[in-house]
Amino acid sequence: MQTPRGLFISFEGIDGAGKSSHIAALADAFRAQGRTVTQTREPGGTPVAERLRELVLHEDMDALTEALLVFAGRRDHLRRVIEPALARGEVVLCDRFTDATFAYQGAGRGFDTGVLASLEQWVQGDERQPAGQLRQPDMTLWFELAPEVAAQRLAAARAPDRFEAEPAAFFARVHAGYAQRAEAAPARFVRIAADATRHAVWQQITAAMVRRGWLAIMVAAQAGPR
Ligand SMILES: Nc1ncnc2c1ncn2[C@@H]1O[C@H](COP(=O)(O)OP(=O)(O)O)[C@@H](O)[C@H]1O
Ligand SMILES: Cc1cn([C@H]2C[C@H](O)[C@@H](COP(=O)(O)OP(=O)(O)O)O2)c(=O)[nH]c1=O
Repeated sequence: MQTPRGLFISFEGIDGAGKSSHIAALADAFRAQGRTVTQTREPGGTPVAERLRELVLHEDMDALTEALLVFAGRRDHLRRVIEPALARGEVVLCDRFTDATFAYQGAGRGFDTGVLASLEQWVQGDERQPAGQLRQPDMTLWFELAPEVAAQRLAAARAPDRFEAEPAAFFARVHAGYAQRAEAAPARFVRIAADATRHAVWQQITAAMVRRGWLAIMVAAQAGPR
């Protein structure tokens, strides 16, 4: 049988936007269609990158250190997990990728996006990519939610990490950072109106997959967040 083309889908949004349960549901839907799915996350996804994640989420550091650590983890993650899975024709569902670095370290912390762009080149533009191209997701689902609503959801959900403890103004900047990335890459970004019921959010996600011909309508209708 012919190997299907690998698919790389990332999920983005401010903390509390509601990504987590939908990633698992989408993984189930792709599996129901016979695809092999690698479900992963950033920072993290490999033993090295998971150790870096612990540092980034819990230790005090400046924005350049954060950026270097998330890109170091990303490099390891790409080489060990993402690229091999795509080469095997799998579906890679990744909870956050480089857009998060531009949104959190760039817009949120106010760090130089020119430096982030050159780290992006180093990490995502190596010898395995066609000349001048960077590895980017085939699609990025941006869960768009007002920071106040996300904060209310999080307050009820879990103890905050270093980012989740940031004030509303930080998340307003992160939100603006995502908006800028979405505007710069309209073919890749799909905006999900996340201020809706789980079912309505799920319908937007599956509609985007069906439009691209990645998921059959029947499979999409039968799956959903648990
Ligand atoms: N559509 C929704 N409506 C209301 N609450 C939601 C919705 N989606 C998720 N939640 C809740 O909001 C909180 C944050 O969701 P989560 O999926 O952990 O967000 P993220 O992974 O984007 O940080 C959780 O308590 C979750 O149960
Ligand atoms: C990938 C990435 C995440 N982050 C931040 C955003 C999130 O607050 C945090 C972890 O993301 P996430 O996995 O969404 O957290 P949780 O498991 O609590 O849902 O890391 C960055 O600051 N830069 C990055 O490049």
